[in-house]
Amino acid sequence: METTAAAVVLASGAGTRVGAKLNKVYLPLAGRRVVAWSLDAFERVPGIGVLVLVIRPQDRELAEEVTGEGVEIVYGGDTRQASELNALRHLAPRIRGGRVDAVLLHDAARPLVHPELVGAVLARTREDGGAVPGLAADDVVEVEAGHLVAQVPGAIRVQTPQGFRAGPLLEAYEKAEREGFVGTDTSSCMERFSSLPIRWVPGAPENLKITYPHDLVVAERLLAR
Ligand SMILES: C[C@](O)(CO)[C@H](O)COP(=O)(O)O
Repeated sequence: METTAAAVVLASGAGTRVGAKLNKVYLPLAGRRVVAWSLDAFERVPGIGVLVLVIRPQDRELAEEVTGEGVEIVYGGDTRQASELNALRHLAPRIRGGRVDAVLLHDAARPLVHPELVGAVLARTREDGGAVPGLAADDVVEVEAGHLVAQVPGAIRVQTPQGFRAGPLLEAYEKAEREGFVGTDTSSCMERFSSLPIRWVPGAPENLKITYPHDLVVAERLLAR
């Protein structure tokens, strides 16, 4: 039996801050749709044998336009946490059967992720249990009642893909659902519901998340290089 890693690309948010009528992950970017760039990065990592795209039902046609044969489509839920859980339940038979040993969860809206970063997160996940890419944020300062009070040493700006050993990840998400927890990202749930160590992997400055219109302009320029 061959064991592989799975990647889950999250595309089920509304993405309203970008101000487009279309879900931002299907907007055109340097000749393709945003999400196509993210999927392509994972397809180029040999250790990733399963690729899941989490979508909104109303985006099905668009999703099918950007996915090839190998991409498995799953419907998301009302929150990021619920969408992640749907994807993990979809993978559950393969996780419990030992065919999927690690899962990497990624924002579809981070189209500039590089296969090398995916590979680094996967390697660290397999070695330590959990891995999150991030950029050192040495300009972060705590503010209280409008006053700067202290620098925040050691802070990082968290990115995706975030990787975890598959069994503990599924277990943590099932537990979180029973307790009604809704996290902001995968690591926030794992910090609370799992004892896996979560290691920092240096992220990439260009691995930006498309949130506002200007992010599209920057991403287009970077991809054109
Ligand atoms: C996980 C994340 O990319 C970390 O920067 C970010 O929190 C995702 O935010 P979203 O609003 O769920 O897209």
